[in-house]
Amino acid sequence: MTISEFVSENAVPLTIAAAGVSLAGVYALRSRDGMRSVPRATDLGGGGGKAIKEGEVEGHWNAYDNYFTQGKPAITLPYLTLSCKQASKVQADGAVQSGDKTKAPTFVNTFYNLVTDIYEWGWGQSFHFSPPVKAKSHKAAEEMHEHYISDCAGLKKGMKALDIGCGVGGPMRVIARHSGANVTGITINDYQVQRCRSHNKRAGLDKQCEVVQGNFLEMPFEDNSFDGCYAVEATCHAPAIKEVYKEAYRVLKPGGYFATYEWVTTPMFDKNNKRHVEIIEGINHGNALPDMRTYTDVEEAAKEVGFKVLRTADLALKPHPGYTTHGNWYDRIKIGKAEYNRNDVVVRILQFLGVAPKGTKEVHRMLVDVTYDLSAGGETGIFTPMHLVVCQKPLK
Ligand SMILES: C=C(CC[C@@H](C)[C@H]1CC[C@H]2C3=CC[C@H]4[C@H](C)[C@@H](O)CC[C@]4(C)[C@H]3CC[C@]12C)C(C)C
Ligand SMILES: C[S@@+](CC[C@H](N)C(=O)[O-])C[C@H]1O[C@@H](n2cnc3c(N)ncnc32)[C@H](O)[C@@H]1O
Repeated sequence: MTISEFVSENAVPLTIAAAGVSLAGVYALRSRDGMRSVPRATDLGGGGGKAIKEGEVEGHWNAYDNYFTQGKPAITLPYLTLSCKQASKVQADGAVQSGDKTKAPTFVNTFYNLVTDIYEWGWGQSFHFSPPVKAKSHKAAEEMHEHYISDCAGLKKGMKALDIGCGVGGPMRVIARHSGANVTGITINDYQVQRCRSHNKRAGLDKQCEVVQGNFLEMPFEDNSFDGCYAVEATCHAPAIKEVYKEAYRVLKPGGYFATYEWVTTPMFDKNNKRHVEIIEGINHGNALPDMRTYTDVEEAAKEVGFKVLRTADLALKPHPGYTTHGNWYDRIKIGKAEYNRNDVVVRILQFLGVAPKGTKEVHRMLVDVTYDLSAGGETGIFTPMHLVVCQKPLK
């Protein structure tokens, strides 16, 4: 029998085998830096050991959780006064003043050490919400939302753009392709820098996109060095919004635009309504927010640092000022409930088998729980993750 006869007689099994091999190849695909394109369920918890050493995930989880639960004796790493790099060398023996907002960037950094892989595994490379668009996939609607902020920041080919709180670079890469601008991202989290660089290289965008590890409250950039700045659901982590807006103003060139999607309470929020307060506190706890500000707080802060506020809009509301949206930003997490509960079983089994480090199931449970607070915040109309503020730095 010739090869061609064998192939033609076994076309179906050979095709299945080829598909299996290629799938396995893709699944196992690691780039030269050893990073997977998508974390596997067996990699979850502390960045697969790259962000937090396996034996210390539980200590970091306790320290994070105790930041919010007042009054409990916090048996935690004293890392809130140390950088996370230093903290990985100390044992869990310190006590931490919970709610100490001056330590926010550190506890936020720990939050992302704990959740970044789970976010990528179960959501994708863009760590934000988007308004759904009729007959468009989540990804397509997400990219329209990212294109929109790029256009609000006036980004064009050849410009230098800053992505404030860039995560693993989901928006950065979409905006670089859409605008043609050269994008620099900054994130407090070292593990996200590694993930972002790996994604940029894999996407062939490592010449157009770069990322630095740093604190957006004291950015390592010269005054007047960017043509445009944007922030996608990131400045909400700042203990004081004015501090990060002051930095955005400083590094932006005169005449440049700063556009940001903010997490805020809306005019529907009533601080005397116990249920409203409960929902917002749950959102803060499950998303590492030192506090939740109002939509007027962010607009006033922008003016106070010197920006001219050109326009603001809650993009969760209809009509959307840029394109026709359909449904609500929280539909995706409502539809995902069954999937997240299945994921929770997987994570519990992996932790029971010792494959996922102790503490991973608690982190994942926190994320399952916070979807209820986020959905409630959206359904009651008291919270929006996409309050758009578009500002300009005056020419002088
Ligand atoms: C802007 C912020 C993050 C916004 C969203 C990207 C994330 C908020 C809640 C996250 C998630 C909740 C449930 C998780 C699920 C249990 C798990 O199995 C898979 C990942 C989740 C879907 C996860 C994904 C990201 C969020 C939607 C904040 C932090 C300022
Ligand atoms: C919800 S993620 C959004 C990431 C990205 N904008 C996106 O949409 O995918 C928030 C980001 O803000 C970053 N961040 C939070 N506090 C920070 C700080 N003080 N300095 C720099 N980055 C910070 C986090 O590390 C994270 O990357």
